Amino acid sequence: MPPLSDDDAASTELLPGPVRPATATAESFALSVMAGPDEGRRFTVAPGLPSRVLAGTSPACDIPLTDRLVSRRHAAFELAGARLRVTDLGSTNGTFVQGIRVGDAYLQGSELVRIGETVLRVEALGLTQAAELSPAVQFGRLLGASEEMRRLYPLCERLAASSVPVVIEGETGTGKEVLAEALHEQGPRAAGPFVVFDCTAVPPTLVESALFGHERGAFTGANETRRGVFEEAHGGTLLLDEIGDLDLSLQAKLLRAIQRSEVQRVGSSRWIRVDIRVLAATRRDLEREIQAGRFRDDLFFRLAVARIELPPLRKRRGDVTVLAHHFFQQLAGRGAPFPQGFGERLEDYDWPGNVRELYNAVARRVALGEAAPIETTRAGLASPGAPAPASTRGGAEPGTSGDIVEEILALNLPLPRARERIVDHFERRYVQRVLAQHGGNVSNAAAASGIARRYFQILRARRST
Ligand SMILES: Nc1ncnc2c1ncn2[C@@H]1O[C@H](COP(=O)(O)OP(=O)(O)OP(=O)(O)O)[C@@H](O)[C@H]1O
Repeated sequence: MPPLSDDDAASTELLPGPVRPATATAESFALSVMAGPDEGRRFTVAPGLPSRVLAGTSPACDIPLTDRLVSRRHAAFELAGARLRVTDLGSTNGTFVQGIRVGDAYLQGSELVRIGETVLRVEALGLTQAAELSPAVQFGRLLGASEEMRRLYPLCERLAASSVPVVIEGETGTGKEVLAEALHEQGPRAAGPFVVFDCTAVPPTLVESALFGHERGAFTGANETRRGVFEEAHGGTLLLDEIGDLDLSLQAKLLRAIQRSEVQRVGSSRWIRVDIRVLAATRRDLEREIQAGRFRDDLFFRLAVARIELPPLRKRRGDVTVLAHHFFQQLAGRGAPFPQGFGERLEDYDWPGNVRELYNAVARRVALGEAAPIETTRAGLASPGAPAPASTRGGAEPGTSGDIVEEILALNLPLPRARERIVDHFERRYVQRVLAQHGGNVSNAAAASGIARRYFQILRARRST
């Protein structure tokens, strides 16, 4: 999509409904160590950031433990409505709730959680004042009037003013890049360059030279000296997108470059000084990547001085309508009447592809008018004015229908639309199968499919709709 202009993003008059007052309350919990080497210590999980509180033996954990049977990053605790969610982070010795080993579990208070020899008693503390809630409905070009987003804005403002590295986490299409750009533009480096490097976009063998540059003749094909993205971002901000996909061997070099604020071009022994702010974005859970040995924890500490987790669109109450209005005005022209009932239909969908998918849905509506299909709940695909087929987007699931081709033919769609549905259906089946064959490993599945991981992820996101 075209980038949003400040002018567009600032169109708050388009936002339907009043903005709620800047206060909110939420449940908080205490975790008291009842047994183990840290007995007697007590920690609180209260509303606010970070959204996840980690327990483990790494000094970087919010609940640092000295129990040798506890993994470096053992378990995460996060507030989930009125409950506390505990998630095992792939620990060696497991996480137990009331004696039962769990992958993740929702707690209400009064439970005992055991990790290693450490026993934590969970206690609900009742409602407390939640994190500061901004009255703003956007941060730079990042739009959102939901409580979930407005809770982030004060932190974003503080981080924009500083130069600390930030890790931005969130599902695909949640706006990680938009946020990174906003942090740059609202900060003291705004006059400098904003450079985005996507760690999945170049073959692993070329990543080092893309990051740090190379000298002429450094390798076959290096016909001229080139600067890397570190040098290009000098005086500004470098966003390392999909950092979780960076090869382990390069992570050490990246860490060194960030620590020293110097880079060495491939084929050169000279160090070049760079003055950059580093931001990193990831769709992956870096804690799990560290636990699995795929991501260096020293690099993580260096990058995650601050962390912002962008919530998925399905958790941002009211934002679908807000964003849909914004995109509609942007695409159809200011003053174009927003179609009746369109917002409600859009709200009734999970948006696995998040804001990017919503934008596409609005763009289809603007281009095709009433004839545009829109996403609905998982129960089925509704096309305004047309009967819905018996299954999800792209056609029926195997086993729930007869011949998919016959079913789509029966809809009497124009050829391009019918073809699109068949292809959608096929791609979903294909992705399911290849993922299963590779034990859910997306990188391997993408490689086996002969397509870029990024594209595979897009197909995968569609698969779950
Ligand atoms: N809050 C938002 N306000 C306005 N536009 C948004 C917002 N979030 C996302 N977008 C738009 O949605 C699209 C996807 O955003 P972006 O590329 O920042 O997502 P991402 O999280 O970095 O995705 P990926 O992980 O796939 O790279 C962009 O076109 C962006 O302009």
